[in-house]
Amino acid sequence: MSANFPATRLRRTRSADWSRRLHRENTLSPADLIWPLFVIEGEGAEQPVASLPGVSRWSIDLLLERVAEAIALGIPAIALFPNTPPDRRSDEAEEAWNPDNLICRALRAIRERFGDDIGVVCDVALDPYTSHGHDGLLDESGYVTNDATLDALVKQSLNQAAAGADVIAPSDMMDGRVAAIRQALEDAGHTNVQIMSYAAKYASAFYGPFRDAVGSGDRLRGDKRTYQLDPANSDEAMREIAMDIAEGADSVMVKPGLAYLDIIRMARDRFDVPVFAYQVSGEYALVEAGVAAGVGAREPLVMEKLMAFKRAGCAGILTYYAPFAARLLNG
Ligand SMILES: NCc1[nH]cc(CCC(=O)O)c1CC(=O)O
Ligand SMILES: [Mg+2]
Repeated sequence: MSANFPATRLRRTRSADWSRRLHRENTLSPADLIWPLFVIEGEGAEQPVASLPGVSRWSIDLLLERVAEAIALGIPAIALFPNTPPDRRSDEAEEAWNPDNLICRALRAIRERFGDDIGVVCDVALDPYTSHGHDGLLDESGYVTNDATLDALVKQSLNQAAAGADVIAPSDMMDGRVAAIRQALEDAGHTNVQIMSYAAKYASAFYGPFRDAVGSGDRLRGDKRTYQLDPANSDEAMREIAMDIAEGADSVMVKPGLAYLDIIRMARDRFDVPVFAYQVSGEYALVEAGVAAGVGAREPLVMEKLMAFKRAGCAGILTYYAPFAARLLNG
């Protein structure tokens, strides 16, 4: 028995709801959430993603309704991902810098209707545009080349910034891309376009449903282990984050989320930079599978996980549960 007992009873402050609220160390609000949304060609089109129950791809006109919903719920930002038509995918990913690609048209439509009432985060990586499903360009041996890919990522970033992206989010894990993109944005006068770097992005088994959603899964040759982090490593993740901060990242991301809470906490303890987590598609799908299997109710399962990200030190969370959670938080 502790020498302080019974003077110290930790259950005392837990004994009533008012007191639990008063002593709560972390809070969750709609302003902590970023909602990832998938865009498709067409009009009036909603395509459910089979491996992500409850998540759909939307044509731009219906995407605008989701954006209106996000604004009404107090969600500050969305993240856009395209499902590029197959005939627009190529080995060199040229569609990524086409000023009329799906993402650019979506950006202009959002800007036109909503001004800056919402932040738009745009992923930078080539996988929605390559015929081979990799985030970068391949050399003759099939290796994802770093430096040639940087040029492509810069073109993609400038294209999105010109169409109205607020935040460029490089998710490709090439070395040196934050510096290259920052320099190009400055040179082009996009001084207030932020970079949210997927700094610690792991070669994870939890991305499967996302690859279905953007249509890169069936195309993917091999895996992404020559550029994404080894799940066994944490010191290396700190080097990645330090490098991206030095190169000009405004904020950094850890991805996936729940299995990497230690990485979030390490990053918060070491660096004075906003850290975001991506609760990825596989994490979402596993909760849905659990709910369907009777493991528990969706609401407490989801809210406990989201709070865990705040407790670990996150400034915010990218999650497919953003509208669900915001609705609950708004009461
Ligand atoms: N660069 C692509 C990208 N951007 C976000 C995700 C995953 C998001 C999710 O699983 O929800 C991926 C997948 C990948 O790297 O293969
Ligand atoms: Mg890096």
